[in-house]
Amino acid sequence: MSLIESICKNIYPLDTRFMEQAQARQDRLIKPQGSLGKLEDISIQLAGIYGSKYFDTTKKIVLSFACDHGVYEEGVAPNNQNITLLQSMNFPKKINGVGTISKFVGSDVQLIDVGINCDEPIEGVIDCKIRKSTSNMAKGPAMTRQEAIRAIEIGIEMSEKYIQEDYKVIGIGEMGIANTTPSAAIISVIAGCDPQEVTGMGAGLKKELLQHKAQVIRTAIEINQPNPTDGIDILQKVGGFEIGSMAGVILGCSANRVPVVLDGFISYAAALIAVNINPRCKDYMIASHYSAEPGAKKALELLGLDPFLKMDMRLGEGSGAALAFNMIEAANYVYKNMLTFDEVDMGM
Ligand SMILES: Cc1cc2ncn([C@H]3O[C@H](COP(=O)(O)O)[C@@H](O)[C@H]3O)c2cc1C
Ligand SMILES: O=C(O)c1cccnc1
Repeated sequence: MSLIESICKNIYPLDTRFMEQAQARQDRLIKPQGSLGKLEDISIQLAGIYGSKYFDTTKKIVLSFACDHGVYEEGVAPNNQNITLLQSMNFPKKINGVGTISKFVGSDVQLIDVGINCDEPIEGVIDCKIRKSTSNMAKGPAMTRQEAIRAIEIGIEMSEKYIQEDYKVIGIGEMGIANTTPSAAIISVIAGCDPQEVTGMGAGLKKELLQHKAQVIRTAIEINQPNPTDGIDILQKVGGFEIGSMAGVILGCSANRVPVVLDGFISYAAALIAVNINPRCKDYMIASHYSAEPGAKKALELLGLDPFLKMDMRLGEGSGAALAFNMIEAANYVYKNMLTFDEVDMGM
């Protein structure tokens, strides 16, 4: 049995007994029932994921995956491709967006190279390079099926490595110039909509070039004909290595009953691939923020997720996931420490 198959066999529904217990506790806390809104929902989801009434959410990490994209040569991204490498070197120093937010919230960040255009390993970055850059999806498949499977396996392996190190909450992130293009392609294929509907400016593409970006995605889909019901096929034909690995982390976390926190647009595409492979993993996802990319709406609708932060962020790297760690910890802290009507005489 393959790693993906065996992981999928271990993804079970949430534990409703503990969710009921958490709900009952929430209903006894000294507040009007339901008044803590999504803070309540998160605590109940966590109880179902961990399968216990109380849990610890302090040890957290963002796993980010970096690689380059062959489709860059079509002029779909406004920045130089070597920003993937240069910004990857900044991750271990925690001087970038996800790094500073992680410092603020007290989380770790680990970058994993799954296909950066460079020959030397990068200090502080785990080397799992599949190959330097995907192929240009506008001319043929972005990768082979074997590479797509490997990308997902790397994500599963990384999630399990950090879960063994006792991390209790895992966020996903990425770094890869041009990766909003394969992300939009994946969303378009799964939604069955025209790429135009889900194509945005990414890291600052000029408005005049949006039509071109959508046309490149349209061509890639026409040439490759990805099967909308086969997540691995979609990933292979119009995806990216980092997107596959992020999907792998989602599957790995789900099988190990650990919450996985989504980030922005690219993570939604990864989530759609993961759900396509095993729909049960949706229960283990926590959507952090609502990406400012226009395709975010469609992707979130498909996922049936409603992020609790709306910050107009469109950075990626795992920055929104890191920011949301604070909210998840707050949800847990309040759930655990607030007193109940049995403990305080409120005359009610
Ligand atoms: C300096 C810099 C830092 C970044 N950090 C994340 N991204 C984000 O932008 C890229 C996707 O946008 P597009 O598809 O338009 O290239 C990804 O690397 C994503 O992580 C960055 C982009 C830049 C330029
Ligand atoms: O939503 C995101 O995470 C995003 C959007 C644009 C570019 N990079 C990331």
